[in-house]
Amino acid sequence: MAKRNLSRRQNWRIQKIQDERAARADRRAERAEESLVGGDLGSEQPGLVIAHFGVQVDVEATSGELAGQIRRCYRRANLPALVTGDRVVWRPDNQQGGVIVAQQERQTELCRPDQRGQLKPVAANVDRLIIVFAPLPTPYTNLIDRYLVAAEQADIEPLLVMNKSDLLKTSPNPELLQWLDDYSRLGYRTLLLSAGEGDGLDNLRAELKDHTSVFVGQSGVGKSSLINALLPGQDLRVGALSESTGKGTHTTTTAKLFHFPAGGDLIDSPGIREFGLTHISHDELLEGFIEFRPFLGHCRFRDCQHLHEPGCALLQAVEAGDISAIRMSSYRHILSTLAN
Ligand SMILES: Nc1nc2c(ncn2[C@@H]2O[C@H](COP(=O)(O)OP(=O)(O)OP(=O)(O)O)[C@@H](O)[C@H]2O)c(=O)[nH]1
Ligand SMILES: [Zn+2]
Repeated sequence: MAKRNLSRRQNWRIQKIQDERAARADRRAERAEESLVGGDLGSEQPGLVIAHFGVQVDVEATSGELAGQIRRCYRRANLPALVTGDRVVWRPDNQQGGVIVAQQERQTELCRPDQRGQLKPVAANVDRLIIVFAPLPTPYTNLIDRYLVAAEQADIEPLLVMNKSDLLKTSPNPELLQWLDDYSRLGYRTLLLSAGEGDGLDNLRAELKDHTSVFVGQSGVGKSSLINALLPGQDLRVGALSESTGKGTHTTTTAKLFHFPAGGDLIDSPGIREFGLTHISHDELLEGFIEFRPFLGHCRFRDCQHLHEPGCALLQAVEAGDISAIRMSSYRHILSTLAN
């Protein structure tokens, strides 16, 4: 009890500090705008948030004579917090900065729990989740399915990329290829390629074009290698950017947006690479297994848990071969790990 009170008090204090910091930022944005009245602020124009530093964001001008320029901007007091990938309307000032005056509606949101366990958006308008895996380290079906459920929940189209195809030349693995094929028969896009040897990278470039993507996957599968191959010469040391506040400097990890030379954008940060299942309900989990959808609502019992109940439409579909036993057991495993 005492412990809980303490942590509630701590949470309250953290929240208070954050609120005060946001209020200070709002005042600064207002002052920036006020001190520039009388035409010193340029005209309203569209922009894209490409990095986020607490109270300020870097905005890239997306059209007009400033197109391609990056400006560090404050946001107007009435605007909600912005994240990398947000599309905004902003006005340049005469000192290489600017003020954001409006936020465009988000198409998608990638969310993660913050230190207090509350879901917070970390990137906006991502429309491709690149799920990377490889023959080595050995993939866990379960992990891929978790990513797929998360993608379905966030309404972001997933792409399954099996990297290190070169390893299959020396140690063939028909089972793994069959597995990839099973996913593509479910309707998912899949690619087999090698970041190391450059095989199949053009297919990936074509998939990334016209999309805003994030890369996820377990450690060692080759996400950095792939990103480096696609973004030659970019400094990908994201995170650990310092932000100056009234009380000295504190470090934040920020997501950054990069443009692929062949088209399309990447949003990347260590936190985003860890994107996964957060708080989802039993129903959302079921919906996340796309081949289950036609059978949902057809069980004999309304509250069927699809474990061993008679008249379960999902179990019958497994029997009939319409749902694979592997995906069914993967669903059960994920269900057992969901917080109630
Ligand atoms: N054989 C082979 N090795 C590869 C390939 N791509 C990456 N690797 C190797 O796999 C290892 C891990 O690659 P990384 O790019 O660091 O993997 P990552 O997914 O970014 O790992 P984390 O940073 O830990 O998340 C490195 O030793 C790479 O050289 C490939 O196509 N073929
Ligand atoms: Zn059932």
